[in-house]
Amino acid sequence: MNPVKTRVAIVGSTGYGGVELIRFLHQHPEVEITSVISASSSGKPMSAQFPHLIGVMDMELDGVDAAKTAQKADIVFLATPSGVSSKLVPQYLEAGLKVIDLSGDYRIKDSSTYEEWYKHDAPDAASLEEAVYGLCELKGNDVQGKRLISNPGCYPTATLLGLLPGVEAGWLATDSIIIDAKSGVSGAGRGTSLTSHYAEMNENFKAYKVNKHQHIPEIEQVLGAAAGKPVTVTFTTHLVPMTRGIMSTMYGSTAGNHSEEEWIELYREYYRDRPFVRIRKQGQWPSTKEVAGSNYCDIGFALDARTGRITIIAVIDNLVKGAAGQAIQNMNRMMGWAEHTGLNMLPVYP
Ligand SMILES: NC(=O)C1=CN([C@@H]2O[C@H](COP(=O)(O)OP(=O)(O)OC[C@H]3O[C@@H](n4cnc5c(N)ncnc54)[C@H](OP(=O)(O)O)[C@@H]3O)[C@@H](O)[C@H]2O)C=CC1
Ligand SMILES: CC(=O)N[C@@H](CCC(=O)OP(=O)(O)O)C(=O)O
Repeated sequence: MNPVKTRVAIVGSTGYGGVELIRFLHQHPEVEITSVISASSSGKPMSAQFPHLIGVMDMELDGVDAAKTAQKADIVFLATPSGVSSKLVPQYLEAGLKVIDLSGDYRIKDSSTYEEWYKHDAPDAASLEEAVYGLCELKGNDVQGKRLISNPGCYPTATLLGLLPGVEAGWLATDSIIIDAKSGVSGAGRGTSLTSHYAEMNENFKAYKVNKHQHIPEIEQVLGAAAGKPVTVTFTTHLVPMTRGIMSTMYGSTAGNHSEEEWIELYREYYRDRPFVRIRKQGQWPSTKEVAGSNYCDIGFALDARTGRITIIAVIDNLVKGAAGQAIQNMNRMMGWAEHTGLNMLPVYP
């Protein structure tokens, strides 16, 4: 272990992504949290808003000031909304910090596509070009030594981990992929809205942003690069009355005549030596509780010989592998530390 710890700061530490970063970074052997930052509550102790942190994280919230943060920290995580991150990133880079951004701002490489789906201005061209898309298990993804990492979206993480090996191998036809994705309510953040209102959400199950979700271009961008040609997908998101978890159920026509055992072997090989992707045995499909609180993505399969289609089911915890956990995995890889450092938390079960 490094006797001198790397200093980290978190902007948006009062949100769900930020407070999940604190849960993991607090026990990470290589780092020390030196600043928790809030635009709306600076000067107040962190534990005033989060009683579960009393005695653990009583430090006062700092304001948003890149020059001051640079005196206290080496790396800054931005757990801020899209549109906010793109304003902050250039300031933190300019101040000399390494930046890991959890928002969608730097994921889409084409600015006009970003503006079409996110409905606000794209980030400045220089930082957009510098940003590396941090889906950790993507082949050839090298973030070591980089200054700016764009952490993937929660739905794209589960979906891409479920589709990439099949698409890259050419075993999955890319013209008819359907993704049916479900998320727990923490995916919408800590802010209150009618959508997350208890009476609207409890004992309810609803689709939203059908064909309009901002994660569609992110998924298509990565799949298109893997396939070597443009890929379009049908993507439907649903809100489930649970706190954490994403299940992405994907359907595609198969190309070639591979058995279910061969599909499982293809995925095992693709993710060999990757600590956080677990491929289920034949006939075993993962559930969200089996990864809750952990950085795992679990994937199961069902091949239907009758229809020639495969069903691929991937689950993650949206706040961990879908946000804070993957951001820390990216920090580990950026810094040249073992990628599982500080992330060996078991799922919370039951
Ligand atoms: N929740 C999830 O499962 C996932 C979230 N993400 C992304 O991570 C980011 C954070 O999400 P999440 O934690 O859920 O959202 P929350 O709404 O829970 O938190 C967002 C935080 O951003 C801070 N913030 C808002 N405006 C500003 C501003 N102008 N300057 C500085 N800080 C600001 C707020 O803190 P304060 O008012 O104290 O400054 C707030 O605590 C988002 O971009 C989201 O899309 C990505 C993957 C999964
Ligand atoms: C349940 C829920 O509302 N989820 C959010 C996920 C948002 C998110 O994580 O946003 P980015 O990944 O784009 O930053 C949504 O569907 O918009």
